[in-house]
This record gives sequence, structure tokens and C-alpha cells, in this order.
Amino acid sequence: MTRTTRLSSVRVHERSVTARAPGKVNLSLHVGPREADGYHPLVTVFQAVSLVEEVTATTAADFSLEVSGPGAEHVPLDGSNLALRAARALAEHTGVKLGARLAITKGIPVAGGMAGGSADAAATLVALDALWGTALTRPELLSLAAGLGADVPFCLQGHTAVGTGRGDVLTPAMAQGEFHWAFALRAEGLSTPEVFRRFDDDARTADLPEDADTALMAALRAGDAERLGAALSNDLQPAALMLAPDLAETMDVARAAGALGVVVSGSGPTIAALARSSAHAESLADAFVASGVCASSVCASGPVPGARVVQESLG
Ligand SMILES: C[C@@](CO)(OP(=O)(O)O)[C@H](O)COP(=O)(O)OP(=O)(O)OC[C@H]1O[C@@H](n2ccc(N)nc2=O)[C@H](O)[C@@H]1O
Ligand SMILES: Nc1ncnc2c1ncn2[C@@H]1O[C@H](COP(=O)(O)OP(=O)(O)O)[C@@H](O)[C@H]1O
Repeated sequence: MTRTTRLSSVRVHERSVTARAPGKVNLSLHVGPREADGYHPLVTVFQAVSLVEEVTATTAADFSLEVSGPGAEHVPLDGSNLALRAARALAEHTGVKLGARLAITKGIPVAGGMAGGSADAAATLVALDALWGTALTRPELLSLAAGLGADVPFCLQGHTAVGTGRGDVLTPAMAQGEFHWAFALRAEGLSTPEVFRRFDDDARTADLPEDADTALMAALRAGDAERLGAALSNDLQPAALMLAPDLAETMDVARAAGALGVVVSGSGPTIAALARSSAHAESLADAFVASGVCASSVCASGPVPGARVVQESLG
């Protein structure tokens, strides 16, 4: 889409770049004790799934933002928005003196433990890197991403990866095949810091493992959904269930409908149910809605690639 706008007497050719970035589910999430900086060390296995955010960046003198799609009304439009923070971080890092109009179309549940805001930041970084022609290296982009939030590097990278540190130090994981998921979405989100606080209140001091679970990694390598289902785990799940006790019933619905594994996604409250096939994922999604335990449900598959440009209209 190329539009020409008249600004005073100067004709300015608008150029746009659209990028997409995926949401994630944590296949396993081990959380260590809170550190002095307030963060918790993690050993997690991320899988990127086919629920995506789309960000279109258009040339402009200043920064502005619009958001559409499900849950858009819950997304802040001020400087705290992760897409705007990403844009400003890239401008500062590169010395670019340009702005951009950002339009986000949400496809990932807001405050759902699936990294929707982080995907917006990742998509914004790659869209503006292309629009402004700054051509950052992958390590530079990953380092900027890590400064924006723990989940942002994974949304850039996609596929399946082990995350350590704050979850921002990534090692690609070998995985075969396609996994099918049904997600139960809750009307009200959960705050990630609040879930970590509840985890602290309740934490039994188990040591953080050095590596990701052997059984889970073997299931991924084999493309074995049944074994993967049995290996799903999340240390934040008890805290999320304390803050949102209705989630226990949602998880029971998925188990009764034959899910291979059921887990709270990240800090919740989205419930991720692993299915045997895409048709089974549809029937799990139907079971969630029919039982009335959640606001809505959606199916997705993974792994999928990380943030990438999908359309360029360079006037
Ligand atoms: C829990 C996880 C699991 O992947 O995902 P979500 O459920 O949010 O999607 C992540 O660790 C969330 O990542 P993200 O949401 O990017 O976190 P940030 O913006 O960096 O931090 C938000 C807050 O979460 C807590 N936090 C986050 C990461 C971490 N390793 N330890 C923490 O204690 C801190 O209280 C921090 O202030
Ligand atoms: N672009 C964005 N999209 C969604 N939420 C955002 C965005 N920027 C900042 N936020 C804030 O981040 C919080 C967490 O949102 P989100 O990233 O969707 O969920 P989660 O951290 O649970 O994966 C939201 O409640 C909102 O206040």
C-alpha cells in the first residue's frame, strides 16, 4: 500500500513495511529464586505458535500508534507500549532521527501469558529496521530485544528454543514435526509481575535445573506429541491457579476431552492443551467453549518462525 500525502506544498511518498511475529507457549518453565534485580532465573523451553501480531510501520516525522483486533482496548497507547519502546530503542541505538506511524493488529490474547506485547516489540524492530534501512545484525537486534523484555528475543527468533537467564538467552532446540494446540482464553488477564510475586510467597526452594528436561527434549526431537504432552510443566502454574482458581476447571475440561497434556501458558491465564491432530485441537477448542469455562478458545500450531517482514511498499 503506497499513499501520497500532501504536507504543506511538499509531496511526501509514504513507505510502509509490515512485519509479523508469533506468540509462544512455554513447554516447560522452571523458575529459580528471585534475584536482587527483581528478576528470576529461568530454564524454559519456548515454542512459537501460529497466533501472530502484525505491525505496519509507515514513514512519519513523529511516533504514533494505533491498535486493532481482539483485546485492543486493553493495550496501552502511551510510551509504555512495547512497540513504541522498541521503536525508540532502535532510533536511539542507530542514531536515526525519523519517526514512524505504527499500526498493530493483535492476534495474540492480551495479558494471556503468550507474549503478545513482546511480539509487537519484535515485529516493530524488524519492520523499522527495514523501513529505515538500518540493517542491524542479528546479535544487535537480539540485544536490543533483550533490553525491552525477557520474552522479546524469543519472539524475534521463533521456532523452538531453550531460554535461560531471564529467558532471554536462547539456544535453538531440535524439533521435528508440527504440534497442534487448543488455547482457552480467559476474559480477564493476569499480571506477570503479580504471578511472579505469588510464586515468591509460595516458593519451595527447589534448585533450578541446569538444562531443559531430557524427556521433553527427546519428545521434541522425535516429534512425539504424546510424550511431549506428558512432559509439559510450569513452575508458575500453582501461582496462576491461586490468582485465578477457575483455571482448574478449564484444565479439567481439556483432560476430559483427551488432551495429551494441559498446562498454564507462561504466567497465564491462557490454558494450552496439546492435541493429537488439528481436528482434535478443534474438538478441544469446542469443548472449552461448550463447557462455558472460558471466554473463548482458539487453535494454533507450532513451531513457526520468528519475526519477519511480510510486505514492503517502499513508494
Ligand atoms: C513468564 C514469562 C515466561 O516466558 O512469559 P509471560 O507469561 O509473561 O508471557 C516471561 O518470563 C515473562 O517475560 P516478559 O513478560 O517479557 O517479562 P518482562 O517484561 O521482562 O518482565 C515483567 C516482570 O516479570 C517478572 N519477571 C520476568 C522475567 C523473569 N525472568 N523474571 C521475572 O521476575 C519481573 O517482575 C518483571 O518486572
Ligand atoms: N503492544 C502491547 N500489546 C499488549 N500489551 C502491552 C503492549 N505494550 C505493553 N503492554 C502491557 O503488557 C501487559 C502484558 O501483556 P502481554 O504481552 O499481552 O501479555 P503477557 O506478558 O502475559 O504475555 C499488558 O497488560 C499491557 O499493559
